[in-house]
Amino acid sequence: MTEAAQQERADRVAVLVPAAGQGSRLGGPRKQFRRLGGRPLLEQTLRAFAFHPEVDSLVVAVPADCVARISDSLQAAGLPKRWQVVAGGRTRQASVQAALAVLPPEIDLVLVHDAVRPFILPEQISAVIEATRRVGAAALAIPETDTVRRVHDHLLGETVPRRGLYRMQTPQGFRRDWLEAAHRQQEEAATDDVELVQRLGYPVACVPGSSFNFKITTAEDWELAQVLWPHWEARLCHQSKKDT
Ligand SMILES: Nc1ccn([C@@H]2O[C@H](COP(=O)(O)OP(=O)(O)OP(=O)(O)O)[C@@H](O)[C@H]2O)c(=O)n1
Ligand SMILES: C[C@](O)(CO)[C@H](O)COP(=O)(O)O
Repeated sequence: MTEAAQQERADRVAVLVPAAGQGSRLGGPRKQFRRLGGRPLLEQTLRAFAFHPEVDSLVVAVPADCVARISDSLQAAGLPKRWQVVAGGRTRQASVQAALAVLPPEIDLVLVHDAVRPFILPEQISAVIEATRRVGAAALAIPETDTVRRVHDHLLGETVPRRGLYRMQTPQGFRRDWLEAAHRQQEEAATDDVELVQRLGYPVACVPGSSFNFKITTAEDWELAQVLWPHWEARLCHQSKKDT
């Protein structure tokens, strides 16, 4: 984006990164602080957003006992945007809410992105921002490609028709006032922010995601991430050379 276009842009974008989970399905040390390609996973994910020209600031929610340490390490990392670190909550939803509570006043659009999805491309971030500006809310998703079936007592049960089924990813983008209103109504927990916003009746645009943008959840995901990272860095490097 040119400097002139940036100045013309009326709205300011912040990214909230929930990073306060325990990583219990993966086990071992908390996954968001393990090293991937020479840096902590959290930092790799933050860099994708911090170096994006349309992102103005970042808020990261980490476990309460890590706030000071992570603040120091992000300071040392020299991220080029304004950032804040806050204590997260017991659930992902509570962590997003904690980050939302300290959002700078000038912010109009908010992206929420899992700390454990490092394979995110700049053009996907741009696409979510663009659709959020247009519709008010938007999220990456990919169509389900496997046959989906319920399992009862270790036996395969009924097939769930997969036509029209999509797997939700992040970033998920929202007008700030929609996301704040959604987090004020707290009756039932939700596994993502889209669901909270949909409960208020707001539309959410579907933006094509990618299989690369998987959430590192299990030991297999971690192994896959280690294998993929060198290829990913080379791809980003090649792309940025082409763009300059
Ligand atoms: N109380 C929580 C729980 C999760 N997260 C964050 O939400 C994202 C997606 O969560 P998930 O992959 O489920 O991470 P964990 O909760 O750490 O994993 P697990 O459920 O296996 O413990 C992660 O970046 C995680 O750190 C968070 O900020 N606060
Ligand atoms: C937000 C999310 O990544 C969209 O797929 C997902 O719902 C997070 O789920 P988790 O159980 O907190 O990992």
